[in-house]
Amino acid sequence: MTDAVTTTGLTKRYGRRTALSDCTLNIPAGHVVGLVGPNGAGKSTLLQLTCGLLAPTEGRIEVLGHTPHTGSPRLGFVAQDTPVYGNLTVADHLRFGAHLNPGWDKALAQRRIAELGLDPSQRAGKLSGGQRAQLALTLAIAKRPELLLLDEPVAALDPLARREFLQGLMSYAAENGTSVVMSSHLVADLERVCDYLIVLVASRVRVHGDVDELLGTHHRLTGPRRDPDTLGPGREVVQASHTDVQSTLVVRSTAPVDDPSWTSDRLDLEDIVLAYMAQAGTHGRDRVLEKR
Ligand SMILES: Nc1ncnc2c1ncn2[C@@H]1O[C@H](COP(=O)(O)OP(=O)(O)OP(=O)(O)O)[C@@H](O)[C@H]1O
Repeated sequence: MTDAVTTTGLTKRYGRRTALSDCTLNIPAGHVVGLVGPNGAGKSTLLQLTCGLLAPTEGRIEVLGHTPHTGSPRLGFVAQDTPVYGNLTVADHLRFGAHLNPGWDKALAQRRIAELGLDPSQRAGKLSGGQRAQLALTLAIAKRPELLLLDEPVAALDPLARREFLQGLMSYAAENGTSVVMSSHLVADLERVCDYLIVLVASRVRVHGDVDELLGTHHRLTGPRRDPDTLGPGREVVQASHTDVQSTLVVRSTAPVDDPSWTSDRLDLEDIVLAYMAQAGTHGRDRVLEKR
């Protein structure tokens, strides 16, 4: 199966500011991918390169096997702040979508609007943040894209609206085999819906992979103080902290750590994300710590 997204040395600079640096990734199709990182990490830049809104400064990107271009019917993109046209009604948005997209699924769009309880004659500017997000998602999925790109789709939503939005998204993706890449600061949400994770910090990809694989290979080791380099090959120390007598390490390892002087604990996704962020010496972890 063609990868949803493949990048090689992908770099985007704005003048002297590097927004994305030497990003090499391949995201297999058919996944719901969480893209996480602190403010300014480069998440929106990566999503905009993926949908063809931005061109790379260096490197290559292929999306569904081709160079991405805006307006592709194979891609659905919902930008940050879920932009809708305030003066147009919900029904106007659907007509607009149908006009612009040859593969528009009118029945799907109408069914979703009805299920969401949105009034077709309501102006989009009068909708709540959650309703606007749902309208923007409806416009994106009624294109029937193979890949859906969502830039912080739930940022403005309350916990209940977030849950409904993410449940709707998950069922849609599962029923239609749609690949999804979704940026968010809310790791707890991502843990619930994503099966693939990309951690981006300070313009660089720090880790990416299948969520189950990441959960299975990362451990917190606690034991008598020692040099992390003594752990042996095949064990990458992601984060280390020490007191006078004790060391605590976050380690990525495919082999079990069988030294009985270490206590080994499993980590959740948020622990793993935070360890990579700490490794990168980043600030601005507060929003990633945000819980439901
Ligand atoms: N149009 C632009 N011109 C100049 N610099 C930009 C532009 N867009 C983004 N940047 C810079 O590129 C870097 C990455 O920005 P980006 O918006 O991709 O981050 P992000 O991870 O999406 O952040 P956030 O979580 O705050 O939305 C930041 O340093 C930002 O200031």
